[in-house]
Amino acid sequence: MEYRSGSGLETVFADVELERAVLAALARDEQAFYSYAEDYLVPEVFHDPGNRAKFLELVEAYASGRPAPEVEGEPAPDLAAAVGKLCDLAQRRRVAVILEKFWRDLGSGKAVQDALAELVERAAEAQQAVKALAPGETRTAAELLREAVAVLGEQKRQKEETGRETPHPAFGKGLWSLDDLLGGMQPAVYALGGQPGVGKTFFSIYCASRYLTAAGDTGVVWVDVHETRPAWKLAVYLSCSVLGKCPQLYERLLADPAELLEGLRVDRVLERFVVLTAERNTTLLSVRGAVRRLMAQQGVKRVMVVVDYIQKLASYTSVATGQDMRLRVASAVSALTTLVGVCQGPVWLISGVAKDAYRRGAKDEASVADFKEAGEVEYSADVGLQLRWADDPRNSDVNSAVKALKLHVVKNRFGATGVVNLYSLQTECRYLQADPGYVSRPPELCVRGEGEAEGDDIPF
Ligand SMILES: Nc1ncnc2c1ncn2[C@@H]1O[C@H](COP(=O)(O)OP(=O)(O)OP(=O)(O)O)[C@@H](O)[C@H]1O
Repeated sequence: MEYRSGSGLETVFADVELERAVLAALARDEQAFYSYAEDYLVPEVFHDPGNRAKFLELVEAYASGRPAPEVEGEPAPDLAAAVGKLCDLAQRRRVAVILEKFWRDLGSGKAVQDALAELVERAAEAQQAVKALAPGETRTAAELLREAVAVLGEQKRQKEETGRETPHPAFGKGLWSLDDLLGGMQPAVYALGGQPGVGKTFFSIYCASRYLTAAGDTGVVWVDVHETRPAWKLAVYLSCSVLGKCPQLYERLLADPAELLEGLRVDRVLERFVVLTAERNTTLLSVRGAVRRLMAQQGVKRVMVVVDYIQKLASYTSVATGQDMRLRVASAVSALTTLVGVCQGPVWLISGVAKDAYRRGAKDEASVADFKEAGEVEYSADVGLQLRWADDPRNSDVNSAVKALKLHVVKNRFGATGVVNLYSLQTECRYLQADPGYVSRPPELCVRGEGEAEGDDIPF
């Protein structure tokens, strides 16, 4: 992105003479040109337009085998140091321009939150740009190994300090096999598929509530694409999941909704969960912006992004990908994949499955190929999960609060695949791996048998 500056603050961070001296050195020594220009000198490093044009002339001349153009002046005696200094100045200019814009936004009366959110967004872009301007962007395996040891050492320290089995927020004691198989909810792309009504949304809400309660530095951005469900229902489900209450009691007006406010007192959990209601013009940038705002406003360090659900979001995406749904899903998934680096947490994509997958019935194996329109889901996801109904009499019992499911881990870049038994306990809005036995729905929600209903005619 090109930034324009009003006051010229960025010119403080320029050294036109040094630029000239570097150009003079490059014009006299073709070898030096290839050592520096090819790897890390980009036109942006030269602030002066004349110098920038001269640099481009040099590039063209050397590329076409013509003699280098004349550059007047003394060549820089220590070319490596001079190139390093120019790269450093270019980085400073980039940052100065962003701060200048922030100043102007504050002065022009723009809302502080908006100005701050934009600053955070631009600063992150600048971080990328600054990296690209850094000399020596390629890194050796030795450097990478040192980085790996530092990152893993920090994770080990966290693990020992918290006494937990994984440095990432865990699915928890009730879902221990998922932690064993997946190593907690790590920064990665997860795809969760299943037939309509099997509980994809509720299971995701439960995992999001685990993510929020497992650590204090976590947040959730829920990208909601449901056109009929009001966003506040998600807050009801989340609150019920945190408190272990039955959401249907509140939805059916059979319990006092004010009780749900108790959820607000649980460690600010509900403050760290934001809902982005997707509209036709919602793009990846909107999602990224929501992640960065949540990080800036609530001071959270890692964010789980949930997309409910990917095929619908893809149907909203730009017409540039045409009408082909597979292409749209592919482009939405690959864009969302890049979010992992920004949110430092799981990107959790709820996905429909091909009809054939659930026509096959409970006893059949689930497969990674079951995701609907899913070439890209299959390849891009680090973890593929399929939620299927189990063969259990409680599933057809309308008064049972327990539904038996099987969660098939059909793809796993972090370890083995397998099947985990899962019991949805609707009285507590929770999911468990251990069978809770028979639990009846609350009496107010039970479906009455024939003859039990009284007073069919309601007098008005
Ligand atoms: N753990 C739970 N606690 C309470 N209710 C639950 C739970 N799991 C499922 N339900 C109930 O089952 C219904 C279907 O679940 P959910 O909406 O999560 O399914 P889904 O797979 O996301 O469906 P769709 O694909 O149609 O969106 C919910 O409306 C809710 O009433």
